[in-house]
Amino acid sequence: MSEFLTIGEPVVTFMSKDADASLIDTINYFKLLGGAELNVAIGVQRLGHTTEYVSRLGADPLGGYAKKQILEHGVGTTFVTEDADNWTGFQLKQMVTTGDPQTFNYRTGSAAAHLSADVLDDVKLDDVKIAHMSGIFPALSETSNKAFRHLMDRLVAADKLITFDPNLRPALWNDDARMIREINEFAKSADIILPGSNEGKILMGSEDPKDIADFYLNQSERTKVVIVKVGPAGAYVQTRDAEGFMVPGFKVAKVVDTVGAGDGFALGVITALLEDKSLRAAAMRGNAVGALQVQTPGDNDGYPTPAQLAAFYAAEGVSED
Ligand SMILES: Nc1ncnc2c1ncn2[C@@H]1O[C@H](COP(=O)(O)OP(=O)(O)O)[C@@H](O)[C@H]1O
Ligand SMILES: O=C(O)C(=O)C[C@H](O)[C@H](O)COP(=O)(O)O
Repeated sequence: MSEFLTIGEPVVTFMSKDADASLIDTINYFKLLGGAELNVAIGVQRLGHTTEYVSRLGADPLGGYAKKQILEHGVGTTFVTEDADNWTGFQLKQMVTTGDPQTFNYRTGSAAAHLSADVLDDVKLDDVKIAHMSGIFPALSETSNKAFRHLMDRLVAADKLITFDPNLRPALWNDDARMIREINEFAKSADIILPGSNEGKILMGSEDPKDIADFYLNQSERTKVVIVKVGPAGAYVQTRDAEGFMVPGFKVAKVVDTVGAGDGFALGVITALLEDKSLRAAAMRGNAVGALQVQTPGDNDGYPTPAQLAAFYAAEGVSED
């Protein structure tokens, strides 16, 4: 078993080749593989740690593509099962020259939405040091919602370190009030919460990183750290017993695509903690991976190897500790 565990849906992404064209008019697409939790697993593996990914794929060409890619990235597939009756989810994504791209999901009733709680009892947790949970998987279906809760309960019972990214996807939840209620409830089981400041506005009514951190630290004894992502400005780190602090982001020459930056941030934090680095160093690595990712078109192609991360730090004239 591996140091890192996550559960989620791989999302085959068709990204428009025509910058700023509407998805209605685009006819040429790149085919990429994304999926928030898989992005994190790919990046954790690329930085030299062992990973295991729990998921379910359709027995279709997109499922075959996803499986091939996951194997090529070296992410553990012991718990990636095949579903003969349901297809693999996919997404259309714009290419934009400014701002966030529009995405359109075709994943209702997907294979991953049929991943049920019973298969999770086979997942061995003994060697897991960090489990990463995101708010996307429980939004897929009632079945995935139950499965997510079951894994979360097992992780809490085994006293594993849990990171949680709210990853708000209102289009998947179809019910904003339920999304807010459940995401904040899931956050109570997490040791480390990684919201974006824009998500704070929806989840607890403020974009102020300190308000967001206070909200999550106050709602659960278990939560020890909140790191709020504030886009290009970087991240704000707060623990229960010390003053919060900002860790500034890195300036990039050109933003190509912002998707995958939040997952990049998460994997930077997670790998630094697996290597016993400080919270400041972890947030700095999160910022570095986020900055590298926004400069590439795919959802996880900017995530660095250890050598690429070292080269980035050297070029920036900084070091982690
Ligand atoms: N334009 C950018 N330039 C440099 N770094 C960025 C940029 N956008 C995002 N990042 C980095 O990626 C991290 C996550 O991005 P953000 O957009 O805040 O997350 P999310 O996608 O979850 O909303 C940020 O905290 C920052 O470190
Ligand atoms: O939208 C979904 O459901 C996906 O899983 C596809 C993407 O790969 C992630 O959304 C990227 O997430 P960010 O790193 O927060 O930009």
